[in-house]
Parts: sequence; structure tokens; C-alpha cells
Amino acid sequence: MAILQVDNLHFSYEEKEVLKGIDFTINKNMVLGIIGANGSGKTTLLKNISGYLKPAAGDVFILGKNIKDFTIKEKAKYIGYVPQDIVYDFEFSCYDMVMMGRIPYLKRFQLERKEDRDIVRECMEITNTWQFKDKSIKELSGGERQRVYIARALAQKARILLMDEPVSHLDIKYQVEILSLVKDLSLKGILVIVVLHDINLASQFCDEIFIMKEGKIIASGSPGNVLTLNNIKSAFSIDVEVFENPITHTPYVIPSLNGKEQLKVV
Ligand SMILES: Nc1ncnc2c1ncn2[C@@H]1O[C@H](COP(=O)(O)OP(=O)(O)OP(=O)(O)O)[C@@H](O)[C@H]1O
Repeated sequence: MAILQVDNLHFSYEEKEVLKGIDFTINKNMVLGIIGANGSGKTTLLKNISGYLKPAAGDVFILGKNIKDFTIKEKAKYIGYVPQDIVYDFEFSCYDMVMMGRIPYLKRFQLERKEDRDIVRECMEITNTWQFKDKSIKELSGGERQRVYIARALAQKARILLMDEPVSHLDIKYQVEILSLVKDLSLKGILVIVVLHDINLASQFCDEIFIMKEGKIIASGSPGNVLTLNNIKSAFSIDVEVFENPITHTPYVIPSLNGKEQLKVV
């Protein structure tokens, strides 16, 4: 049975159609990267998969069950969502924020159990956020906060993890640490779908990549098959050079100057 199946998905914000017939099936755990130009529909696709937005047409199935038929608690056990950076206007401690990931596992009014505290601690340790446990989420930098959101999603122990630009605020060390963690999670039985702006990080860490353009998936497959001159030009309207990353042997993409003179700073 497919882990995730998306059939003919369409979505519009009022008049504007943003997803124009998305179809794919994922049968194995992996890190799937979604790349594409600003406004191509990446976040909207994640929000439709998570059930947060309701498609105008089409369906999303998780392990054979239509997302429409999940209760909110059930959905949270199957899908963890790491949003783009949000600054909440309330004073939750980071510990409480991560503990929220355990709510789907607690009965109404039930206090957290030792098992929940252990999971929260473990998830905060692996994201290197235990040091912030007593701090308010508002006091953290964008990158630190992002790691707390990742810890919360991990505490949910979800089958599918959706991440919307999870490393865009992180410095290079944490980018690599978080994406390595993500890779590790996929090997331990989680399907991770991650929107990335950095094509080279996507190439380095993702098993497969979707390229989106104007609400459609225009290319899908391994980084080597997808990150071609033509696909990148089509999606981003830019000429690039594609080399081989000497460590991962996946494509390494740099913008081509295309005959343009470099700006001279004097
Ligand atoms: N709440 C909204 N109401 C109306 N239009 C929206 C809303 N959210 C997004 N859009 C529009 O839908 C289109 C797709 O947006 P989306 O955020 O899915 O793109 P994206 O590929 O994730 O972009 P980015 O790379 O800039 O984050 C854009 O044109 C955007 O302006």
C-alpha cells in the first residue's frame, strides 16, 4: 500500500488556481525534496497534503485512507508539520511547545506521562534545543525557533513529516545537522517531504526531488535525473552550470553568468 498518494489535486485561493492537477504516489520512506520558484505552489501543496487546506478537487490518501476521513488527533499521529518560521504572540516555554507534539497521544484532561516527558527530552536533545527548555519561544532567534518546531514535529512521532523551508534560517552547521537528522529519520521509517530553496542542499540530501512550476510538477526523480540545465531553466528562468558534487556525486548547480559582465565594485 502506498504511504502517500495524491490524485489529481486542484486548489484555488478564491479566483486564482494555485495547484493544477498534482498526481504522485510514494511507496517507500525517503527524503523527498520539493523545489520551485517563489509562488509555484510548494507551501500550498504541503498544506493540502496535511489536510490544513481542502482541495477544490482530487484526493490525498495516507496508507490507503483518505485524509478527509481522519480525525484531527489521528491526522496528527500520521502527519507532522514544520511550518515556515512563525513567531507566536504568547509566552510558551520551548519545553511546553515541544510537549504540544504529544497532545494527540493524551486523553482529554490527561496529564503528560513519563513516556511523554522522555520523548520530549529526546527530541529536544537531538535537535540541540534542550538548552532552551525554560526559555520563551519568543526569545529565540529564527534558527533556534525552527529547531524547536522540528523537535515538536518529532515528538508527534508522525509517519510523514512535512517541512516547509526548515533550514532557511539556519546557519550552515545547523543546515547540515538538521538535514542529516532528516535523512536519518527517513532511514528509520519516516517519509519526509521537505520544501527547500537551496537546490544544492536538495541535491545533496534528497533521495528524490519534485520541481514545481505554476502549480504543476514538471519533473520528478533522483537529483541526477531532475537537476538538469533544461529543468532548472524552465522552473527558475535562469541559466545555470551543472557540475558534479565531488562528495555526493549528485549535481552541483551554480548560476551561469551567461555572458553578462560581473558588477565591478570600486
Ligand atoms: N492565503 C493566501 N491567499 C491568497 N493567495 C495566496 C495565499 N497563500 C498563497 N497564495 C498565492 O498562491 C501562490 C502559491 O503560493 P505558495 O505559498 O504555495 O508558493 P511557494 O511555492 O511556497 O512560494 P515561496 O517559494 O515564495 O514560499 C502564490 O501566488 C501566492 O501569492
